[in-house]
Amino acid sequence: MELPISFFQILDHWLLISFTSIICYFISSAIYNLYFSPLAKFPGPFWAKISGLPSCTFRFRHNGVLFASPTAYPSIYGTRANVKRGKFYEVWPRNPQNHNTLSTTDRMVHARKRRILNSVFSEKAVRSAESFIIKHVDRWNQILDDSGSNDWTESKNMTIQTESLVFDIMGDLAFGRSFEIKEKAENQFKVIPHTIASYMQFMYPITQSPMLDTWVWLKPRGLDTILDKLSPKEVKDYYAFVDASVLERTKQEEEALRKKTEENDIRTDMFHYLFNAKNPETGKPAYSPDELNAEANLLIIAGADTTSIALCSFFFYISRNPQAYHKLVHEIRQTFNSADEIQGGMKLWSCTYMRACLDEAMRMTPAGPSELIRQVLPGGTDIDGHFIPEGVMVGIAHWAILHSEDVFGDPSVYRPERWIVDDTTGVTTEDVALAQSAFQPFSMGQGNCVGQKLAMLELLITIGRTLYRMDIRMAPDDSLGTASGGCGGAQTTNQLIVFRVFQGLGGSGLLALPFAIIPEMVETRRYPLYVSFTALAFVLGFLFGPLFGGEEGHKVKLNTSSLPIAVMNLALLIIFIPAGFPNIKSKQRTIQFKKLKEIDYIRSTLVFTTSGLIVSALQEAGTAYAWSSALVIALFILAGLCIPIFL
Ligand code: HEM
Repeated sequence: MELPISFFQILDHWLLISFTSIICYFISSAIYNLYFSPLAKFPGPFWAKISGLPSCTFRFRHNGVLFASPTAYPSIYGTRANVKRGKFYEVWPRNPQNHNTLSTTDRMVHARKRRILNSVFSEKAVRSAESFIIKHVDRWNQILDDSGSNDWTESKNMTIQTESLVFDIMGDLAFGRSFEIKEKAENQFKVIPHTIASYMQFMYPITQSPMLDTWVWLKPRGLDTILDKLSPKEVKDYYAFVDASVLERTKQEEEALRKKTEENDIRTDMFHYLFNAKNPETGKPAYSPDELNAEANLLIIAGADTTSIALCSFFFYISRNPQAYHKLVHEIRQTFNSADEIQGGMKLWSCTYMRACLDEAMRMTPAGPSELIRQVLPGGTDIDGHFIPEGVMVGIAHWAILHSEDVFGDPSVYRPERWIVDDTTGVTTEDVALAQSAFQPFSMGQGNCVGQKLAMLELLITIGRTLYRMDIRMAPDDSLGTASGGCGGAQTTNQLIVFRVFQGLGGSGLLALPFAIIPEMVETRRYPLYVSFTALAFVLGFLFGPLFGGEEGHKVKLNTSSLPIAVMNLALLIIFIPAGFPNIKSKQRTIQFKKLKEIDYIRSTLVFTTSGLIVSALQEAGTAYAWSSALVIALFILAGLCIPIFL
């Protein structure tokens, strides 16, 4: 008698079909992406081509191409480009009510919102913002120069200094209240710039992963609520601060309208212009309370991090290039008679070398180094002679183009002179035109930076006033050690890479050396004891090193403090090295070649590969890439596949 098919047989059957279908799907889509996709002709790494994993070459995912030529700019970002913003932009808003001009992907809706925002950033508004900027820069200068004498102050961490200045300015302009982060006193907002940066770091890999569409779909369906609940306390405090400030400023503006207060007696910050913006079609207020909140928030996100990166990178490069530094200081101190005279106007714009130094810093370390992704619309588009069909993601690889040898010749060198036509330096009009065509820090077309005039004003006033009032220099304790010092003092990316290689060699040598030395130093019977002590030293080092290093990194430069420890170690070694070193005789060192045959090479390779994959996944997850990112998941899957083969 035939037995009825059991539940488990059916389950087996379906599992087999599902599993085979999934495998077939992945293999066929990989073959399609590799050989039949319209993008098949573009070069790019194998995994990027078939899977959508990110990389920096041209075909950076299965449906995306990046360009690194100046001529591609207008076709991608120009006013007439047949593209719209990609899904990338929809990931960022906190909730559906918090959509702003930047996160709007629909072209028509964006154009409408953008017209309003243009009116908010009028000449008059930018002029009004100047007094707020000056107030904060002057106070910042007082805080920086805290030595109380003509001596050099202690070293300052300019990343923290510049971001605190810019956040305070933006808070004052966008919400009517400065965060007061730059002040020495503790306050709960000091962590906000880092929290925003960590949020970006967490979200960015998601925007690059194949789960982007699902993420955007889930956002209004509960994901936003979950993320809101999971937000750290600092983020919640920040939102509460923003909401309260917007509410208070709204009340002040409503009161001023009711009382018909004169414009001279009103606080004319950016919020004032946002609040009073009118919809050109209806003549009514342009923003609802939610939209007002979202747009004010956008100014912080778009205006703070970007400007502080530009400022910080300026101080970094100028302090490492004495020639450029002296030329710049000479220009500033010759053009103005006092620091107070430094404000927006012809005199400030006439400082061509200052502008060149800033542009060069923004080129070397762009605030937005990655692509600003656009999605090709129906009908496709032509970029650099390539037809790109509808739906494909395109963008400029900004860091790559700003470091292109074809355009800049010596892209890793900080050379402000490249931006100024001059017979003595040999820089021609064509050189400058070519460099400028590749340098679009504020992007171009309809979606370019609406705050660029404000940003330039803020940057030039800060640089001008600061360098008029004080001298700056690279922290003197910045380049101790050999390879580490080389890294600290590297003037170009290539130098940095070379010194990093030596640093890495030194580091790995340090790990291997004790185990190689022990057999030389002690008798065989004492190996276990000495190996255990050495291993214990490593364990303690790995455990406490990051704790002390992390704490110390807030206060002092790491490589300063490592020198005394190195000197102490050397002294201990000289004193305690045993007299009979090395302990073993040379005849004992012969290699037994027959032993080599006993090694299981395949399994050894698999062990290295699997542990390499797992370690890479654990290192990248939660830092450069999210746990849920395609890269991390793929590394775990590959490691998982290696284990059965090993067994
Ligand atoms: C050095 C400083 C700055 C740089 C390099 C910069 C760069 C940019 C870039 C490249 C974009 C286009 C983004 C995209 O298409 O995804 C952008 C957009 C934007 N920026 Fe800036 N920005 C800076 C400062 C500012 C400041 C100070 C503000 C305002 C106070 C601001 C407000 C905005 C806004 C509102 C947008 C969105 C425009 C739109 O969607 O139409 N930015 N910025």
